[in-house]
Amino acid sequence: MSAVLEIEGLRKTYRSRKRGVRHALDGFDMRVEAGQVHGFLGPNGSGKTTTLRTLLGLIRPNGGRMAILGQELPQALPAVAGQVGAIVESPQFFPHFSARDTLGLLARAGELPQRRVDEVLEQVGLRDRAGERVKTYSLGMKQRLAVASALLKNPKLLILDEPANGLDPGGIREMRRLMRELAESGMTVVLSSHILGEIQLICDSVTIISLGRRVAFGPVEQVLAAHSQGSVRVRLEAVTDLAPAAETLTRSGVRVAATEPDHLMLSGVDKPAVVSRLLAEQGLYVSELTPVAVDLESVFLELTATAPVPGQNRQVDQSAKVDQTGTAGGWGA
Ligand SMILES: Nc1ncnc2c1ncn2[C@@H]1O[C@H](COP(=O)(O)OP(=O)(O)OP(=O)(O)O)[C@@H](O)[C@H]1O
Repeated sequence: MSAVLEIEGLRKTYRSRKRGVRHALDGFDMRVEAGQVHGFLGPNGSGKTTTLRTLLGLIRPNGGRMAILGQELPQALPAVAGQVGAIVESPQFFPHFSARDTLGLLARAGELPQRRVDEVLEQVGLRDRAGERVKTYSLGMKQRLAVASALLKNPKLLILDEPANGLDPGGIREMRRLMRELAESGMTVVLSSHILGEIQLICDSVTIISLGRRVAFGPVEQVLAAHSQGSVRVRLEAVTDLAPAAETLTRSGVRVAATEPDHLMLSGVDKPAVVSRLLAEQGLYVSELTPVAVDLESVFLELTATAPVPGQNRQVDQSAKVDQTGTAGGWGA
């Protein structure tokens, strides 16, 4: 498979007198193969927008390399720009224009055939409201218009930041169908989203970023399989024993991936019997110990160390540094 998008060792450092030096991207890698729907995931402040803005030539990186369709950026940006459609920050539209006028204007500016306007209106489901003014549109309808504007030039690579934002469940399902259709027609789609269940349903592959570094990548099933191994759910006879149990296990080197109200999720457990022994030694008795298949949300929370902890309000950018051993480099590819 050929890569449509390649990023290697990308670095971006912000410096300010007040906040000092901040490594928004700290040697970040990403690779997206042709014809894939690829999920780009990371917690708030992890570097997603910085990556996408750097790719589009809006931010100058401090190091690393990037290529789109085999052409090195930023030098080749003018040559590849016509083949990349992107919505990275919510675009502003003239409120008194209709969707059809807006897209017509964009098509003329981009020297694209006017027939594309009706084609993309149909694709994003705005056909019947295309003549109404944008200011009368809901958030979800504006989101559809944004996607339509990115589709106008029939790009080879489509980059969408939070495309499901503001969409109702039906709209999310339609967006999912549209992404699949686009990929089937040969387009490569990169989606950043916080709706992890959606990403798991739509995407062929994912990249997870945390603190400016890639912490996982590869086909969705492979990322899930790598993390399902050794994932165990533990219930205790008394719910009040969960917190001391989490503490005991962590002290003994067992990874507690999440503390839920009525159970613990552990990862990397080779011998479940060790868990019950460790707990019993402390007078904590297990009522259930079950191997489980994890979902993308659990993997995300574990790798980015952003799972909620009872009694704590986790602060943005202060997530624990992710253990790089065994995770850096990722799986699959
Ligand atoms: N212009 C800037 N000056 C200083 N720091 C910045 C600037 N832009 C971004 N940052 C910092 O870089 C880090 C990465 O930000 P970025 O916007 O790329 O995150 P993100 O993953 O897109 O987050 P979100 O999911 O909240 O949109 C954050 O710590 C942010 O505060």
